[in-house]
Amino acid sequence: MSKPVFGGNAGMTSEYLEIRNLRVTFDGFTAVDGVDMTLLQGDLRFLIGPNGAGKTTLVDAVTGLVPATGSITKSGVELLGKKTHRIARLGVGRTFQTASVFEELTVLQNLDIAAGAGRSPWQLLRRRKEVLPEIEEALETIGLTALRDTPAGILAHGQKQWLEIGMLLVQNADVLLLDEPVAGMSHEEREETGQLLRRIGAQRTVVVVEHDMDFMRAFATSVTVLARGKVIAEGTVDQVQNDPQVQQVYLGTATAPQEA
Ligand SMILES: Nc1ncnc2c1ncn2[C@@H]1O[C@H](COP(=O)(O)OP(=O)(O)OP(=O)(O)O)[C@@H](O)[C@H]1O
Repeated sequence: MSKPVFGGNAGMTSEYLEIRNLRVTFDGFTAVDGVDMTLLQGDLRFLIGPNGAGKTTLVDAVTGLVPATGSITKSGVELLGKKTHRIARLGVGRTFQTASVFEELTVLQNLDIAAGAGRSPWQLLRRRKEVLPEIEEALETIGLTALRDTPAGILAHGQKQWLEIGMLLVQNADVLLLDEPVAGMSHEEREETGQLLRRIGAQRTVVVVEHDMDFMRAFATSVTVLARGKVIAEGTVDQVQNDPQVQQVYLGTATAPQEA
C-alpha cells in the first residue's frame, strides 16, 4: 500500500481506507457480517442497501462508535480498537443523519470550534485574533462565506449539512463518511451538495450512505451494495444497477436502482 500525504493529494490510486472482514454483533445478531471494502482517494463511494442492511453500523464501526472485529486501516494505521477522538484525529470524520451544529453560534464560530479540536493552546490563542486560512477556505468550499456571521440555527436545512461538512474539513478529515447527507433537501440543495462532494472528494475519500438513487446515479464514482450485513455487489453505478442480486434485493421498493 502506498503512503498517503496527509491532507494533500496522494494520487488517485493510493489506497486510503481498507476494511477487512469487518464484523459487528449486537447480542448475537450480526449487523455487519464480514465486510471487505477498499476506498481510494478521489473516490466518491456510495454505500447503499435496504433498511437495516448495516450501513450506519459500518460507519459507526469505522469511527469507533461500536465495537467490531476484523481490520480497518487508514494508510496502514489500524483504527479498530481506537477511541473515537483518536480516529477523528487520524483524519476520519463523519456526519450523522441529523445535522449536529451548535445552533446558537454563528457559522464562523462553529467552524472555529471544530478547527480548535486537536490544536495546541498556542494555536488556539493565535486563532482568536484572526480567521484561520483553513476556515476561510472551508467557508468558500461550502459556499457559506456570505453567511459566516449568521447563527447556525437559522440556516436552511441544506446549509446546516454543508456547515457540518465544513466542520470536518477544518478538522483536516481526509476520509469523510456522510450518513444520508441529502435527506430532506430540495432538488437544488441536492445538486449543490453533489457538486460540493465532488469538489471535496477530488482530494479525499468520501463515503456517502444514501437511499436517494437519483442522487447516487448523478454523483457516485463507485457503489457498494450491502444487504443483511454483507457486500452483495460493488462497482460502477451501471454495474450494480445491472447486477441481478441487487435487483432482487431492491425488487418492490420505491428506490430500486433498476428504476432508472
Ligand atoms: N445498537 C444496536 N443494538 C442492536 N441492534 C442494532 C443496533 N444498531 C443497529 N442495530 C441493528 O443492526 C441492523 C443494521 O442497522 P443499521 O442502522 O446499520 O442499518 P442501515 O443499513 O443503516 O439502515 P437504514 O438504511 O434504515 O438506516 C438493524 O437490524 C438494526 O436494527
